[in-house]
Amino acid sequence: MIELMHVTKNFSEVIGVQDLNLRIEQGEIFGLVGPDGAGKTTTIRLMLGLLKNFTGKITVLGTENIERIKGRFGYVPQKFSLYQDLSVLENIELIGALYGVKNSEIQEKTEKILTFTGLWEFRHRLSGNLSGGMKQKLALAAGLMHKPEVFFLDEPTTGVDPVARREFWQLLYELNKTGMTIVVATPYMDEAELCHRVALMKDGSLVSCATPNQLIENYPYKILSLETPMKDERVLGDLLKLIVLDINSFGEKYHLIVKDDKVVKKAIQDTLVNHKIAINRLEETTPCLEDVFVAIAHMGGDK
Ligand SMILES: Nc1ncnc2c1ncn2[C@@H]1O[C@H](COP(=O)(O)OP(=O)(O)OP(=O)(O)O)[C@@H](O)[C@H]1O
Repeated sequence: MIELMHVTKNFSEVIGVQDLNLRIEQGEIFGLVGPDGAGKTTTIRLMLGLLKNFTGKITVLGTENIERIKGRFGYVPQKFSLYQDLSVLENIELIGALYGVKNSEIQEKTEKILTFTGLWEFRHRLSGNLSGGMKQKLALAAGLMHKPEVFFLDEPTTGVDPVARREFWQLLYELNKTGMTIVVATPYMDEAELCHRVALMKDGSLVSCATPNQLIENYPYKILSLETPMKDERVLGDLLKLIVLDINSFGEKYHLIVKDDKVVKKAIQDTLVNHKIAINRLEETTPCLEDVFVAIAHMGGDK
């Protein structure tokens, strides 16, 4: 459905993406995951045919002539790009007209899509007055007016609260059930876990591409989950000097990344006891995608 072969795109001296090889299958929810500057937006814009002067080959829906098939895409860009001084309804009707939806169909389609996205009751509100989550739903609604086969979404939930994010993903799942292929860029690991497959990107390169479960299974280290009220950075430093490869902290919870959990566990216990630090919990736990990503980002990964 979408294939990138050895694609490199530079912006003057800056690398956008480098020697990127990707294959996205029809019907997938495919995640482009990585920190700011990883190359996610560049990848999406290349697939949309919006960037020229790249090397390599890009095929979308069976053609390299992406210009010709643009009408089969939906796109939610990173920045809200609809008219803030038009109402929800006016924006959607305008988009419908721009996409050439027949006048006789616009009304029915608008109602259906705004109902689907939960925006019907807000249809008379100015778009500029919507909450962040509603704005993103409106951008999604706009992208649906011409029934796309592939929907590209660039960090669609950035800055949106957790409940609205969950609702937004529910909509993506509903759309995917109808057979729509979804390509979504996200910096959030919890969203990456919702994708069928993810491409982990860093500095313009693909670091790993697999299902979330495969990425977790291939994780080469052990994780010890430590729960402690300690706040002392020096203790963390001592742990790191010991045998711990890295520490991811989640409030009072720490994920200690180690090579061998049994030997290390004892050494960690001893260190904390020496520092008179309480241990509420210290046991092996399965890594989450965030651990995988941090390992890849900090330790060179499994290139
Ligand atoms: N039009 C441009 N001109 C110059 N440099 C660019 C341009 N677009 C992207 N870049 C650079 O290319 C690299 C990849 O950027 P890109 O926007 O694709 O990353 P990203 O993963 O989407 O990050 P973000 O979440 O910050 O958008 C960055 O170093 C960025 O500064």
